[in-house]
Amino acid sequence: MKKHILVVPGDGIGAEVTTVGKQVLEAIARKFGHEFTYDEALIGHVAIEATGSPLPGETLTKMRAADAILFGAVGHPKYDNDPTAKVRPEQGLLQMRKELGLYANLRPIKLFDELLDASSIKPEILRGADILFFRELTGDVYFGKRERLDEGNTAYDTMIYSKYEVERIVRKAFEAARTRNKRLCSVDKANVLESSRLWREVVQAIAPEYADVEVEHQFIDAAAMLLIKDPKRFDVVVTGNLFGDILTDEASQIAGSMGMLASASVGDNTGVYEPIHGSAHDITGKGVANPLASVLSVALMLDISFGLKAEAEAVVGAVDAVLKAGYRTRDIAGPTTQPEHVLGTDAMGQQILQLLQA
Ligand SMILES: NC(=O)C1=CN([C@@H]2O[C@H](COP(=O)(O)OP(=O)(O)OC[C@H]3O[C@@H](n4cnc5c(N)ncnc54)[C@H](O)[C@@H]3O)[C@@H](O)[C@H]2O)C=CC1
Ligand SMILES: CC(C)CC(=O)C(=O)O
Ligand SMILES: [Mg+2]
Repeated sequence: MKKHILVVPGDGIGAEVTTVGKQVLEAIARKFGHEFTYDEALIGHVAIEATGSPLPGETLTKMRAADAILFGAVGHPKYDNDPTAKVRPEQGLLQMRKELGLYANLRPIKLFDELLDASSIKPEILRGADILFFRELTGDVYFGKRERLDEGNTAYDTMIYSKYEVERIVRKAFEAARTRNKRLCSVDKANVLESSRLWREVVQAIAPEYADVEVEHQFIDAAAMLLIKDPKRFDVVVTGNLFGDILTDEASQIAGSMGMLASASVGDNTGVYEPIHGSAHDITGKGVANPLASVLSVALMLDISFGLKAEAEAVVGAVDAVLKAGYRTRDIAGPTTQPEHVLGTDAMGQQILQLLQA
């Protein structure tokens, strides 16, 4: 199969982890006889430095021409610590999602059994946890009107959803629930927010079309608690942009680390495959970032954008085998990990590549 892949490393550890992700794509192409071509483009802080824009026109053009995009992360402390900055790396990410129509962000939360000791949650609560989040990605408070008033002393952001935006993500979640355990949990704050009341109304209106799927509604505050108390009660979860952003960072503790969670951002056209984590300034350049979220994002790309199931399984199998062999990056090392098995980013990548080359 011939495919053209755009690699967009972005900022911080984005470059470190997408380097490994691209090596995995190259190994899969060799192993299975595919012809993958690659290009690279700028986004975020590095793009602002080079062009003045967090999403240069050239990057967008290359994104539209690609069959799939491997994305790293954006963000830089310079902007995090300057609330008055007018141009910000994160604007590039949000604009990319809007421009490419990436309204559905799929975030699988799957615990590899070998990582039971990497989490501070009790193993009996964690074992068998397997959740698929559908986070809406092009609406909500991230895209609503925001403004400063009162000479800068008052500020507001608008949480806004239209019916069609809720319908399309909710339908995707119902379809996925049908292929899994036929359970869907919709998360909102309908006891307070009007946009959440619309959300719940839409879920209730669509539910009869999927009578084989059991639907429950949870408020965001209770859902955040239940996720840690009893993660196995969830199967497919659908929620808005802000609630999904926060709940899935929380859910990373079910999988062991932010460095383990991959995602697929899909919509009408191309797909963007990205770890859920950010640019992680605290560990940038130290060579310790966990590349497995990027590697597992490659597996999602192979499966969802290219329909290459066996290739995707080979990647997930390699991750599983490396963990079974006891290798860990620092963030997922547990009390039983042997010190010589704690690897840096590149060394962990090499372990995966060796298995894919075998
Ligand atoms: N998709 C994106 O590009 C995102 C960008 N950001 C941006 O990233 C910057 C840093 O934000 P934070 O709140 O610190 O979130 P973060 O996700 O970058 O890091 C949170 C914590 O998780 C750890 N971590 C993250 N990825 C890891 C990995 N692969 N291996 C090992 N440890 C890992 C970090 O070291 C840090 O302690 C900010 O500028 C923020 O705006 C934040 C989230 C997502
Ligand atoms: C800039 C943010 C919206 C990025 C983020 O936290 C995410 O997509 O998970
Ligand atoms: Mg986030």
